[in-house]
Amino acid sequence: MFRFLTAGESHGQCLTAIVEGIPAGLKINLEEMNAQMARRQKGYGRGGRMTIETDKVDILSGVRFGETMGDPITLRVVNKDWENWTDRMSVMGTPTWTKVTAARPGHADYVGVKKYNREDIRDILERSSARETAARVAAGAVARQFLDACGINIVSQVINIGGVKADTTNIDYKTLKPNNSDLNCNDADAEQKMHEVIRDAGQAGDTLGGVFEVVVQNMPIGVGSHIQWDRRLDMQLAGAMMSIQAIKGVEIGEGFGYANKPGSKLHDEMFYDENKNVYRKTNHAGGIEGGMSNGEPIIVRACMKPIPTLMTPLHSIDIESKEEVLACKERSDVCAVQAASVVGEAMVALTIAKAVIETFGGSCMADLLNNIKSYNERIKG
Ligand SMILES: Cc1cc2nc3c(=O)[nH]c(=O)nc-3n(C[C@H](O)[C@H](O)[C@H](O)COP(=O)(O)O)c2cc1C
Ligand SMILES: C=C(O[C@@H]1CC(C(=O)O)=C[C@@H](OP(=O)(O)O)[C@H]1O)C(=O)O
Repeated sequence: MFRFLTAGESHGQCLTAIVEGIPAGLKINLEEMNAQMARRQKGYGRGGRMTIETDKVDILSGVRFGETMGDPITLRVVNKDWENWTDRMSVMGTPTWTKVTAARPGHADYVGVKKYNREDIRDILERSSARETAARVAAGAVARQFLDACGINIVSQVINIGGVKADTTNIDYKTLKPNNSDLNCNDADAEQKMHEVIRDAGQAGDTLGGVFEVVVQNMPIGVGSHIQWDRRLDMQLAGAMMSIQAIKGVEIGEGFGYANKPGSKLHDEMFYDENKNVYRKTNHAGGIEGGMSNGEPIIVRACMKPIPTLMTPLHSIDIESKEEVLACKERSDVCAVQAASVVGEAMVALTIAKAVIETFGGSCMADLLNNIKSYNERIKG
C-alpha cells in the first residue's frame, strides 16, 4: 500500500512528510528533489516569506546510500522563519503574545476556532497555511523519481491568471516540456500581461487566482479501474487536486466543456495502424476512460481562488468581542498560481505513483519494472 502524510505548522520548527510504499531499490537524487522545492518558491506575486526561506529536504529515514529499502521515508523541511517566531510558536512555556482575533474571510480562521474550541486564530492558521505544500512537494519529489524510473513524466503550465488567458491551441501535450519561465506559462505575451495584472492587484492591496494544468505523459494503459468508485483514476486525481489549499475547481480533459457540444464532436474516435497500434487523433477525454488511463496524456486542470489575505483587508468580525473589524493581515502572497502548479504536479505524481504501485505491485523496483514490461508486451500483442 502506498500512502503519505504531512505534519508541521507554518512558523513551527519544520515540516515533515512520511512516504510509505515506495518499492525497494529506487535510486534517490536529492539534488533533483531540491530543484522541485526551489520551483515551488518561484513566481512573481509571492510575498515576503519566500525571501526568508530556501527550502531544502533532509531525508531522515528510508534511504540508505542513495537507495530506498522499502521502509517509510521521512522527509524534513526546516522553516528558517521559525527563529523569528519562537515566542509565538513555543512548544512548551507560557504565552506572552497578543492573540489573532480578526478572522479572514476565505481562510480557515473562523470555522477552525469554532470547531476546535480555540481562542487564538493562530492555532488554526498555522496548519491551514499552504506552507504545508512544501512537505507535499518533498513527498511528490520522491513519487516523481519513482515514476521517472517507470518512464512516466509529469509537467504543468499556468494557463490563466486573473482572467488573462494563455493561448494553448498549438500545445502538443505528448511532448510538452517543463518550462523555466517565471510564471510557468508557455505563452510569453500572456505571461507579460499576467505580470501586469499581478503588479496592479498588489498595488491595490488585492489578490488574484487562476488556472493551471498538469499533464502526465507516457502512461501505460489501464492504470486505475472501472470496478469500484474509489479505484477510478479520475476520482483520485480530482480529490488530490481539490485537497490543495485554495483549489476550487478541477476538470479532466474537456471537463465542463463537455456540456457545450454533442457526443459526435467530443468522443475520441479510435484508429488502427501497425506501428501505432490503436490510436486517437483527439484527446478530449484527457487520457482517462472508465476510470482508467487510456495511454493518451492525462490532462488535469485546476482553478485556484484569489488569495484570501488582502492587504486592503475585507470586512469581518473580531471572534472575541464580536465587533466589526477589518480582517487581519500580517504578510501574504498576491498570487501563487505558479507555486500551486508545482504543488499540483506533486499531488498528481503521488496519486499516479499510488495507482501504478497498486496496478503493477512489487516489493522491489526490479519486480515492478518487469511487471510493467510483460504487461506492455501483452497489451501490444
Ligand atoms: C502555494 C499557495 C500559497 C498560498 N499563499 C497564501 C497566502 O500567502 N495568504 C493566504 O491568505 N492564503 C494563501 N493561500 C491560500 C490559503 O492557504 C487557502 O485559501 C486557505 O488555507 C483556505 O483554504 P481553502 O481556500 O481551500 O478554503 C495559498 C495557497 C497556495 C496553494
Ligand atoms: C509559507 C508559504 O506560503 C504561505 C501560505 C500562506 C497561507 O495562508 O496559506 C500564508 C503566507 O505565509 P506567511 O504568513 O508566513 O507569509 C505564505 O507565505 C510557502 O508557500 O512556503
